[in-house]
Amino acid sequence: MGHSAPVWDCRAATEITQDWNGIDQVVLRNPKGASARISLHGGQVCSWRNEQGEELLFTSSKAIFKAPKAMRGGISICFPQFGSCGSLEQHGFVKNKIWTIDDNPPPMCSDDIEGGSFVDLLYRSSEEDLKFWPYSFELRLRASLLPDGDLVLRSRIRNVNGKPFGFSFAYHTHLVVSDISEVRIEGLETVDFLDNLCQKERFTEQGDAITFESEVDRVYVSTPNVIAVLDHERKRTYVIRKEGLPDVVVWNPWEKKSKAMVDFGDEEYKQMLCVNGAALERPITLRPGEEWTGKLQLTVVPSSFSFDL
Ligand SMILES: O=P(O)(O)OC[C@H]1O[C@H](O)[C@H](O)[C@@H](O)[C@@H]1O
Repeated sequence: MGHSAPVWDCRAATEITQDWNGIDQVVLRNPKGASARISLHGGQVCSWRNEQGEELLFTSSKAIFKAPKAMRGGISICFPQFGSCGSLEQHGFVKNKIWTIDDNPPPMCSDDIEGGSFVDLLYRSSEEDLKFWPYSFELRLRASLLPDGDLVLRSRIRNVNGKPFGFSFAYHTHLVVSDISEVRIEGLETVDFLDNLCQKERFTEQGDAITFESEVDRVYVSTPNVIAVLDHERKRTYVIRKEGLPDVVVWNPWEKKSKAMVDFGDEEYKQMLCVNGAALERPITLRPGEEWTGKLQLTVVPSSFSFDL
């Protein structure tokens, strides 16, 4: 009798659990023990762990896990607005809505299929939404955990409306860092940024790398598609790869702002860094029937690993 190699069953590697509000969460696992957890509340990625079980995404210890508010942490989907640049609620409304699992998503082209275990989520604009944002859309998210532990998020937004609409989009990504003072971001050198702390004034990044010694809230525009966040103390690097997302928001609230945030511990700014792949400076316009795709891939490598930015 021949021996067959064990086959990893991607379907069996996907489990549905519930959070303490009774909202479904999808848990993805890979053969080496890495995992990711995605909530139907906003399509938010609540957890991403490596094969040693270490959490790679920050969640505030004071996060409010109460519907309808998205919790502070993980990766939330900001659409059709990021921040307060528009008439809608901060970061748009889909992060506060209940999405569904999409068992039969429209096919992706073969180049867009990463493999691994994945889930497809869907949010369709509701009658209620149309009252304050009068455009019908379908927002799909495929969250994949690859065999090597990478997390890939691919969003597709389709205009199912009779008229064009414009939007901004961001993956609001909270990374866990050992100590923000020991962290540097590479890949944004010489890139222009809009400084949210100076009325969005435009500057050009002058340093070899971005380091942190006070509050930072910037939108780097038209950036390269690969950026690295180096955590010296923990001797590891997050590599952020993106497609369809020209801009990057870098945010750390530092001490004073942290104290003013009710759902954030006073000292937690030391362990958190937001680096958000985004489309902000030039909003995306979709005509009826058109679709936009944005992709984010997160990898963690040891600091000694060399890669090209
Ligand atoms: O407090 P939130 O609404 O979650 O926003 C948190 C932060 O998000 C982004 O990074 C913005 O650039 C910041 O200006 C904002 O303070």
